[in-house]
Amino acid sequence: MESPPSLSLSPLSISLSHAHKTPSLHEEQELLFVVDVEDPGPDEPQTKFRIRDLTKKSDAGVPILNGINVDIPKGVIVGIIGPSGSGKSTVLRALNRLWEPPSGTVFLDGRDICDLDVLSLRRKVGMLFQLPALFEGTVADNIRYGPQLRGKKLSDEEVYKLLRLADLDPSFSAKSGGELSVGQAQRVALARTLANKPEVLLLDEPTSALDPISTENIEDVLVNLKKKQGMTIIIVSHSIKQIQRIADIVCLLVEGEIVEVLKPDNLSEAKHPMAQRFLELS
Ligand SMILES: Nc1ncnc2c1ncn2[C@@H]1O[C@H](COP(=O)(O)OP(=O)(O)OP(=O)(O)O)[C@@H](O)[C@H]1O
Repeated sequence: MESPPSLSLSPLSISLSHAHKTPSLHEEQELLFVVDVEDPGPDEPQTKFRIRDLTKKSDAGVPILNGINVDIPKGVIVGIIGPSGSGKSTVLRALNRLWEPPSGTVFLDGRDICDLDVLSLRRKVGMLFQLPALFEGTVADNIRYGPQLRGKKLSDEEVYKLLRLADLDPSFSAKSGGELSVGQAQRVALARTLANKPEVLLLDEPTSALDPISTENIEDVLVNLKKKQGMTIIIVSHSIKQIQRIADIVCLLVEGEIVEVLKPDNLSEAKHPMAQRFLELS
């Protein structure tokens, strides 16, 4: 088996050192919450996800993923790009067990995700989709929902902090979902996901329905989550420009295979012919 693409890049050490050091009082005010990640220690690998031989076929036997092998480091933004139907969403959905791999393994912090309780996995690995689906009730009700399932009631102040983290004014907490624009609702969905203190965010085209200003707001929030919280973020996007703006690493998927792993400034170095063509036309 070929060794998987290595994704060790310098931004990793920068964001990790920020995420794991003890914050000063000033930084504590800046860090609206601290992600419950175990300090990896000097000898621990800094890999968040290790994906090995991940394959999937449709019910009719058509290959969807043809053996995905990749290591995703902690505390970076990874962009997944590729032609329509190449399997981007399918890879993303494997990482919090929205489907179970018939063959292949996904390790999170060294543990097979199939050995983890699925609800705690999904708390650690939050996901946002293209269109936000808010529950009935107020924005605050939405944000409180996840912690409430575990018997924790968030205070008003905690709700406000999460709203600020998602770049929304605290006054939004009393609004109902129907009063919000899609961009605002997407940020509420993000705050709701963050209420579970995830270590990883999976984002499936989270800004494709948003205007450029809302898109920029979400991108800023994501970059801050990486820098200030040390969060690992994996984003599928059809916008190469977006990926170049925010990602540290780009995985290029073609026909169910990762054919290139590149830094965002080096996409022109892609060698795979279909990857080159895709990038030329994008
Ligand atoms: N449950 C399923 N059953 C059958 N085929 C599926 C299933 N899920 C996905 N597929 C097929 O797998 C392929 C990959 O789908 P996927 O949504 O992962 O691609 P994608 O790269 O995210 O596409 P897009 O950019 O258009 O969103 C597509 O051909 C799709 O039709």
